[in-house]
Amino acid sequence: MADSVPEEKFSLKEVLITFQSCLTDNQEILTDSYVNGWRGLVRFMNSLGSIFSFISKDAVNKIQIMVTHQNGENGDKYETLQSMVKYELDNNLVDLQRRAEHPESGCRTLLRLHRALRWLELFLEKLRTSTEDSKTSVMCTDAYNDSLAQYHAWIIRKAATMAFCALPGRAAFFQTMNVGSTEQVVAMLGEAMPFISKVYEITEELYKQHNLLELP
Ligand SMILES: CCCCCCCCCCCCC/C=C/[C@@H](O)[C@H](COP(=O)(O)O)NC(=O)CCCCCCCCCCCCCCC
Repeated sequence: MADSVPEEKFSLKEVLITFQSCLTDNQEILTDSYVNGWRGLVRFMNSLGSIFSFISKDAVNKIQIMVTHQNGENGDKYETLQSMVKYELDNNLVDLQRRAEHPESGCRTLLRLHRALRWLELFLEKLRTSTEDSKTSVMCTDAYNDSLAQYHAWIIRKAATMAFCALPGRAAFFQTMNVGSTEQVVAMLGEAMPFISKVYEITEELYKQHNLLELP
C-alpha cells in the first residue's frame, strides 16, 4: 500500500554534498546546484521549528527569484554565477548604487545567499570542532555575529539571535542532521566543508573582481 511505504529519511549529508556538484572543471559555479543546496538547507531549517520561519521565508523568496531568472527567456545566461554576472553587467541589469530599476537582479539576490554561505561555513566549522558541552545557540550566534550580522538591521539581528536560542542542544541537533553517530557527523562535515569553502571563495573573488560586494 502506497501509504505504508516509509518516507525516505532526510539526511543533511546529501544537502552539504550538493555544494560539491556546484563546481565545474574550470572552477565555475553552477547556479542550479547552488540554488538546490540552499533548498535543502532551508528544508533542514524548517524541520527545526516554526520559530525559524521568518528566516526560511526570506531564503525561499531569494531562491524563487533565482529560479525565475533561470526559467526566464534568458535562462541560459544564468547557467553559472560567472555567466550571470557577465550577462547582467553587460546589459545594465544590476542596480549598483541604490535599489531602483532592477531590485531583484540575480547579482544582488545571490550576494545575500553568498553572505549567508559564510555564516554556514563558520557554523559548520564550529560544529565540527565542538565538544559535548558546546552549545549550538552560542556557536550559531558567534558565526552569525562574525558574518551576516553586519549586513542586518538591528531588529533582524535581535529576532535572529532570539531564534538561535531555540536551537536544540548539540546531541539533538546532530540527530536531526540524520547522518549517524557524532563521529560520522564530524567526518561528513570534514568531507563537505572544503567544497563549501571553495564555492564561497570563488564567488567572493568573482564579486570582488567586478566590485559587486556591496550591492544594495
Ligand atoms: C540552523 C539555524 C538557522 C540559522 C540561520 C542563520 C541565518 C540567519 C539569517 C537571518 C535572516 C533574517 C531574515 C531577513 C533577512 C533579510 O533582511 C536579509 C537581507 O535581504 P534583503 O537585502 O533582500 O533585504 N536576507 C539575508 O541576509 C539572506 C538570509 C538567508 C538565510 C538563509 C538561512 C538558511 C539556513 C539554513 C540552515 C542550515 C543549517 C545547517 C547546519 C548543519
